[in-house]
Amino acid sequence: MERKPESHKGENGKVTVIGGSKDFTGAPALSAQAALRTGCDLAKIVTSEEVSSVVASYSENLIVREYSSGYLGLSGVENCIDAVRWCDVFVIGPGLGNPDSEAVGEILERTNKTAVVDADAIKPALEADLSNAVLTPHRGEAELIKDEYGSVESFVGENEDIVVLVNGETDRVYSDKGVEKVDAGHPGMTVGGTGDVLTGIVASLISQDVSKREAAVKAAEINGEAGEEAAEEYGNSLLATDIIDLIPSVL
Ligand SMILES: NC(=O)C1=CN([C@@H]2O[C@H](COP(=O)(O)OP(=O)(O)OC[C@H]3O[C@@H](n4cnc5c(N)ncnc54)[C@H](O)[C@@H]3O)[C@@H](O)[C@H]2O)[C@@H](O)CC1
Ligand SMILES: Nc1ncnc2c1ncn2[C@@H]1O[C@H](COP(=O)(O)OP(=O)(O)O)[C@@H](O)[C@H]1O
Ligand SMILES: [Mg+2]
Repeated sequence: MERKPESHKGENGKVTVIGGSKDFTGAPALSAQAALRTGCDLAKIVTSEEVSSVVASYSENLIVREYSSGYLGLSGVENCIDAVRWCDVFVIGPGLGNPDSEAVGEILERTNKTAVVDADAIKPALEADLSNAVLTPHRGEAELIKDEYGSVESFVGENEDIVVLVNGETDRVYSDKGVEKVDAGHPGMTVGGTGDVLTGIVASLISQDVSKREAAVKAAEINGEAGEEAAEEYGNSLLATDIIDLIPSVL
């Protein structure tokens, strides 16, 4: 990915991650760090007041703001929308725990930036008027889509505005162009956090002007290949953070 010449802060992409809660502090930082390692300029995390210092303490590279105290609810929507206005593309879901469905829906409906929807935001997103989004469910979360729409294909249909990356042993990207398979990866990637990393890679690529469908395919490849490299050294002891560290060598 060639960087743009002569850029000011943020021209190579700004990613916002709306995630984290008192239940999960790692997930949003895994997503944001993966986004930075994939080459965007700035990553801003919006998380619960209770854990914002914990999340900020993981790295100087992170910009951390707060949505509200407790889980994400209607009182946190405005702060999230401010952070979405700031960015080129946003991730919503990793580590949110038990977010208010209406709040997630309002953030998705009131913003026009591309959303990468994962984890605890997937169910609320299916109840919202969703557009301009990449959903990154693992096989279990994809069951929610099948329950509502019969299949992922019928959920995506002809809608060129929605892409679904169902990830697991084999990743499949569903878009209006059909289904594309990505075989990279390693069983060690069942460790927690590898899906949070995936969301950061997808968002970072989109923030650098890669299309939603292409970003989903490339991210599955990058995440999988970095996982394979990590497994060469750690086997089934690999960690999601090892994958982040290996993104540059895969790129
Ligand atoms: N270090 C960290 O902070 C980590 C945080 N994580 C967070 O943990 C939370 C849960 O993530 P998990 O990957 O464990 O997700 P789960 O496996 O808990 O699934 C999430 C939701 O998807 C639905 N679901 C799952 N399997 C299903 C099935 N077979 N049929 C129907 N519905 C199903 C359920 O509603 C479930 O609550 C997320 O917010 C995630 O970001 C994890 O990614 C692990 C690492
Ligand atoms: N057996 C496997 N082989 C290869 N890749 C896998 C395997 N299991 C999971 N993955 C990858 O790991 C990630 C799992 O995502 P997810 O279950 O959401 O993790 P988490 O929510 O804990 O971050 C996906 O990127 C998927 O492609
Ligand atoms: Mg996940």
